[in-house]
Amino acid sequence: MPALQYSKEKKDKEQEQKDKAEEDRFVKAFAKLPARPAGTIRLFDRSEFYCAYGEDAFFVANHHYKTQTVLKYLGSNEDGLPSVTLSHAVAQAFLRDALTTKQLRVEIWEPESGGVGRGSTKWKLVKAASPGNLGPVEDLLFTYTDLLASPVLVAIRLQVKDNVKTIGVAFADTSMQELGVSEYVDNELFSNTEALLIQLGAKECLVIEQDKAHEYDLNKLKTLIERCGVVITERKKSEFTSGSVEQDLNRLLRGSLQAASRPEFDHKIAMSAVAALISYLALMQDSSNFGAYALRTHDLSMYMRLDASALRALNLMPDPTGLGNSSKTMSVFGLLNRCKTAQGTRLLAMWLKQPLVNRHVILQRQDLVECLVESQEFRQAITDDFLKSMPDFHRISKRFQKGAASLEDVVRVYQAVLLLPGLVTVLERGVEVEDEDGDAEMQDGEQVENGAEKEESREKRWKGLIEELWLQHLRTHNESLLPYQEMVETTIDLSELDRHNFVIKPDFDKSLAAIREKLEAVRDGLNEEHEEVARDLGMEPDGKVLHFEQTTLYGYCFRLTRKESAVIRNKKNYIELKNQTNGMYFTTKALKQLNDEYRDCTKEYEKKQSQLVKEVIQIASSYCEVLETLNTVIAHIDVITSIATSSLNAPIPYTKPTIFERGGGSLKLEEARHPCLEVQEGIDFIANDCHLERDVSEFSIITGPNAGGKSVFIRQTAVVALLAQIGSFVPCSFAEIPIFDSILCRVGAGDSQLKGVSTFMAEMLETSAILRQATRDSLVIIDELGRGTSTYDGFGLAWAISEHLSTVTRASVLFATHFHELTALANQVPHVKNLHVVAHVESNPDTLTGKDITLLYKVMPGICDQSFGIHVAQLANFPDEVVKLAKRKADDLEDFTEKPESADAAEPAIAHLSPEAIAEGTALVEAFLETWASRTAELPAAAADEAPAGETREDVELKELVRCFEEYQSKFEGSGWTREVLAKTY
Ligand SMILES: Nc1ncnc2c1ncn2[C@@H]1O[C@H](COP(=O)(O)OP(=O)(O)OP(=O)(O)O)[C@@H](O)[C@H]1O
Repeated sequence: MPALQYSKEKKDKEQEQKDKAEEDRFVKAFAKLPARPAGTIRLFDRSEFYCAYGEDAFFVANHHYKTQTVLKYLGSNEDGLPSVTLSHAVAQAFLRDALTTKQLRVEIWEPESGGVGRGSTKWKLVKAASPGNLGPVEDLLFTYTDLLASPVLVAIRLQVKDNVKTIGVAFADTSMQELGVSEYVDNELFSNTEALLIQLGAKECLVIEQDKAHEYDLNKLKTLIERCGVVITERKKSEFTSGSVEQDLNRLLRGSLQAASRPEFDHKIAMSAVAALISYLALMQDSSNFGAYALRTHDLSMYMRLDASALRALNLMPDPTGLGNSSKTMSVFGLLNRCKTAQGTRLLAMWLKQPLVNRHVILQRQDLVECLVESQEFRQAITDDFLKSMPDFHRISKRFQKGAASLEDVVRVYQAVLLLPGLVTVLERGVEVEDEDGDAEMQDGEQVENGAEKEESREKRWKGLIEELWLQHLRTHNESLLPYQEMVETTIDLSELDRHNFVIKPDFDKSLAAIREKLEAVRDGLNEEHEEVARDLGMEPDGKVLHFEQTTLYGYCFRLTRKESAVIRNKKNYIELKNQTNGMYFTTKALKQLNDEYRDCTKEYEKKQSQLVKEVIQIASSYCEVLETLNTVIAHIDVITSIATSSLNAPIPYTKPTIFERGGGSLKLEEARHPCLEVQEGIDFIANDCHLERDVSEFSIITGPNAGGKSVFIRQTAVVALLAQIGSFVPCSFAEIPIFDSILCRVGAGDSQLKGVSTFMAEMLETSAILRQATRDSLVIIDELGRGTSTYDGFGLAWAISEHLSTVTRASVLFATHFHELTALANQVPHVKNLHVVAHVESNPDTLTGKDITLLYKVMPGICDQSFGIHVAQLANFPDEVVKLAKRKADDLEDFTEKPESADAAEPAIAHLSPEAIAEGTALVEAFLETWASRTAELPAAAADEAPAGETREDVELKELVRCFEEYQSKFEGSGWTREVLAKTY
């Protein structure tokens, strides 16, 4: 082996060993780091890039790179530490997604000594952020990226006195600089808190723990928060004692009103939650927050209430895990979101979670949507000429306040301000255009037709609304921003914008102009030297052979290709700098001198300029308040335009629903569609009517074959109602809708998020929550209730609930079920009606089941009394043996089961109990099961070994169950859940 090669190999080997030793050191240090809190992703900043290790490395590989080939294994151990690297851009995108979509916490660690070596052993946590607290990473992750979802953090305090549970809630949206409070009494299922978390769109919830006495309630509350998909952060009350909330608020809040004199201060429990929130978000540590926050009270009753189950069943928001169908159109939000601005996108998400109950405001939104639907030109002008160019004023103004803005931000606002007069003109003209083009033009002396009159009043309404909600504000803002416009024009060199240079005008400041003059003289000198050298070398100064360049290392210098570089050899006045593949870099004494001068001058210029930039930004920040309100108007226009565009772009355009006064009218939809399903590829959607008429058919039971379209039908009705209450048009040919105070859902046993309880239990809990909350003005959607348990128990539950809802609550209900016996309720209660989804059945002796079945997805009145499950299994290509077996079993069952003769005969054990007794009983069963679970968990692992011969662990656990039951028996009987009832139900 040649000596040279040998020494290279040796060197490589040594290097490899060194690397491995460094890795080993790191692996050891990594193992000693404190454990990661649950749901946290930890990245390590290695200056040039970021790294994730261990489980985090797998997570990044699987979720971001979607392959494990990116993984490397560190250290000399066989099963090394998995590691993955992320470039700065990739890490930022990953962290943004982790925080805002995947609902994870993130941590960024740095080497303590500032070293970056692979073997760094001391690391420190430099940034930690969570979905509701983006503050620490906001500048790193969101400076140049739109923040499309509001990071809402909620802090909750629970007070229990005389068995009354009072909840004090504080919430903050740091991106909007808004604080809020709410205080209310809640039931044991914490239904109000559930509705509140959904209305606020909470991302993270700070649960403040206090005395042990209420641990049971607090645990229940935590389960509920989890069910709403909100990240929980637990803190002890003792962590938040320092400081006075009043003093803090005096500093944080806008306006001169003393915090203590605000009505929010009356909510004492909520105020202590505010204190915790301020401390957790470290709001007092950033002076740019002072005087920047607003405080409001959130009134739950101002909006329709939605439960967590409704949020999922209606596919309101995109799937946060990104695991399900990620198609944009699979969520109502994705479907409606044609917003052009980030502020519009955020507002749309809020509207969807806060459907209105105030008819006046619903009609206002509807009218505006209608106005935009009617004129394509108007809509397009607003979207293309204005909305597309509107920046996120709110985020920029926040950067102004922080002093973190750049001249580019100042210019972006300026460019948008320039557009305002145009927007005002378009909005003023928009409705006039309709006057000219419309058929409704009125002429003097002519008899005006009824339709024309209506048309005129409609346009008058539009005009009035555009004036009141948009134009008035825009004109005022336009005026207030005129001085801003002037300020920018006098200070910023707008002629440089084409080159994407954001600089201060040199003649704006005398000393800046002087430096600029000097700089230009140096530039002239540089050009002269270029020409001089070209002359000396006998070349053209056109840059073709002799390149005159500016490099980071040498500043201005010349470059000749290698071939040409011979001309400067042995010439004393040329100084060689670097010889590389793309040529020879060289300079001259004079150029060196000029280069130094140029560098000094530029530095001086930049220094002077940066002072002026600071001043400009400071002036710009005095416009923050105007920018904030302008932001609100632009977001409003954007959302209305977005809804109008989506309404029109649907396969069949949506229609304007008639909305009744609160408490009046019935739901009547004709040719209703599911907005998300009808746009999916390969679906030929069948529209259906739905009439939930008061006192006639307000409670509808839907039966029919599996996969026959029952769920879609009931869910689409709820989606239509929700769309109507946010002011949108709806996917129907005709729609009359009452104002619902809530949409409550109980759907599919499979989607229950309740942990540690049986499916039956989960159903009981969710359903008792519905029974408690529903009013006459609620829309209740129940699907597949009782599936998680035996047929008998499930039916019992379904019957009891239906009876209660239809006779006591009198809510509008759609109940999809497989229990045919439930249809008997229509014989007892006049306003209960049966519907069924139609399937076409034809006999076909060639098939295993002897029948051919075609699902028609059409909803018709009456009962469907055939079970099609097996046929559907066949349609879904189940193996022949399975279909045959199923058929045989079903036939056996048919012979065996006697159909109930009357509804009474079918009544289950708990049907006669009141909803309160059902709720009490279910709570008891839950407590009983919990006790049993905790006792069995405490049983020694080797219980089976210690158990008497022949007894398995299961036997031991069962014995424990009987013991627990005996303890609970008297309580059960007190609540009406006799042994007989329990035995029948479980
Ligand atoms: N109106 C419709 N038009 C076209 N296709 C439909 C319609 N309704 C439902 N479908 C299709 O049928 C599928 C099953 O519908 P759905 O889940 O509503 O059935 P289901 O009766 O609730 O079934 P199961 O009883 O098994 O829960 C849907 O995913 C959709 O593809």
